[in-house]
Amino acid sequence: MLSLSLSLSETSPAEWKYISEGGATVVFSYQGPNHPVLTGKVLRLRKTPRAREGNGTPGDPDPHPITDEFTVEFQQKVISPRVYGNTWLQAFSAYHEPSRPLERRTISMIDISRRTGVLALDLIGGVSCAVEVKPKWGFLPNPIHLSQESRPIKTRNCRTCMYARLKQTEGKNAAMHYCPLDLFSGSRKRLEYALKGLWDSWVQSNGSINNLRVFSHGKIVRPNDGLTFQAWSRESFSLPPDAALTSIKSRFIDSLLPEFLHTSLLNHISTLQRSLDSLDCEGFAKLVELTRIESAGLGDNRDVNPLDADSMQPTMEDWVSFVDIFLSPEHQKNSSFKPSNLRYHTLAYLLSATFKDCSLIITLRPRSAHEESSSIKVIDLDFKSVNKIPGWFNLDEKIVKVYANIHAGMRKECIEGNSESEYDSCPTSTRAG
Ligand SMILES: O=P(O)(O)O[C@@H]1[C@@H](OP(=O)(O)O)[C@H](OP(=O)(O)O)[C@H](O)[C@H](OP(=O)(O)O)[C@H]1OP(=O)(O)O
Ligand SMILES: Nc1ncnc2c1ncn2[C@@H]1O[C@H](COP(=O)(O)OP(=O)(O)OP(=O)(O)O)[C@@H](O)[C@H]1O
Repeated sequence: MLSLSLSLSETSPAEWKYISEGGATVVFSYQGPNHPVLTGKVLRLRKTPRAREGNGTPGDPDPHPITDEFTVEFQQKVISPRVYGNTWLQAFSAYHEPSRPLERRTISMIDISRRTGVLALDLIGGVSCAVEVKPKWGFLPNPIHLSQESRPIKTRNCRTCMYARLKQTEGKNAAMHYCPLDLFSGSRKRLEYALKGLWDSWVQSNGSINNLRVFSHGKIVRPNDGLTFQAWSRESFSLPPDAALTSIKSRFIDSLLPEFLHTSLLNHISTLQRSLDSLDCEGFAKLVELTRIESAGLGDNRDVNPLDADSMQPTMEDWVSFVDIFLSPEHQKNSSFKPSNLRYHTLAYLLSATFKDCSLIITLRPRSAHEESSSIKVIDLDFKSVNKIPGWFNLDEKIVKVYANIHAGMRKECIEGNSESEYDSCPTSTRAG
């Protein structure tokens, strides 16, 4: 790990520009004078929930916070630097707060109690067009542990499409036209369909969905941005200022398609998601319950919680040895469905969650016909905490319950693999979600 003794306090908050944020971190790019370390870098700062009442004071601290050190080491060993004083971070946070979207500001704030952040290469600044795609879950679950009620649904409908429906019923933004199984399919036709779906949802939500983000010179572009949007389409696709939205969409898709077709990355990500989530949420929950019953039967503690964060939160050594086993033929011995393998399945499920939540950055540069495709970079391969597991169990139940209420004829069908024939026979209306 590269540990910097550099003090960010020497920079002014105005020398950093807000780029974007997710649920856990906010990211800023360095815009100050040429600097041997900071130029071309982003600073990734952890957030904390905002207290319900009161303004500006952080919410209750997480009893098991994920440290930046753990995050960085996790990237290096399982699947980049630090720094500053608290007063500087307070000033930094106050300066940049107005740049953050209101819906994020009301629920979270930069965690000013932290002493460290992460510096990473800026993958978005400096290019006329960078596209961020958050693909989400690229597989249908192993049906073996599914209940009678959920099996017919979960084997036909992917988690992301069902979850989009739940979000829609809750009045939240969701990519209703996008199915990750199309994006992960490897088929040109279906990839095109997935990219169209992402674009349509992006336009309909005015760029508020998190599955697709577009950046121009490090600044987010939204379809209703008028001049910024026009300038982006002109610069990225050499289109006239009055180009129709449909022409921009076509050029956007034509530019992204080869990037996705010529990479094995998506296949790699979905294979990892699926093989690490071999029981599905339901099977994993069953195994936790079985372990609880077995431990209680052994006598000492009836209220034993097999997912107790203090004992289950993996250490770096746990992660390293898990990866060794997972990649060896030994993994079969450790993955059978029995309480003694709960720890193996817990680490596997957590790591699967990391791959289910990562994002891809694709930079589109005008290039000659002979030039190689530019590479796709993966971001947000963060470690997920064991504390999240009970919430995932509840969410899984809720997602399926809401989807089960939809009339069978109105359900969308998600198709795994690269088949185009089933895809062709499936009426568009049933795919449009
Ligand atoms: O559970 P999901 O699928 O809703 O994923 C969460 C994401 O929601 P999404 O559905 O992509 O809008 C969510 O994204 P947003 O905050 O909605 O942009 C986070 O990525 C969250 O992870 P973390 O809390 O930041 O570690 C994600 O939580 P994890 O479940 O990956 O921990
Ligand atoms: N290295 C980078 N270069 C440029 N921009 C970045 C970089 N890393 C992250 N970003 C931007 O910052 C946003 C938030 O970062 P990130 O996805 O890592 O946060 P997160 O809170 O972990 O997200 P999530 O809620 O999806 O888990 C990204 O969606 C992306 O737009």
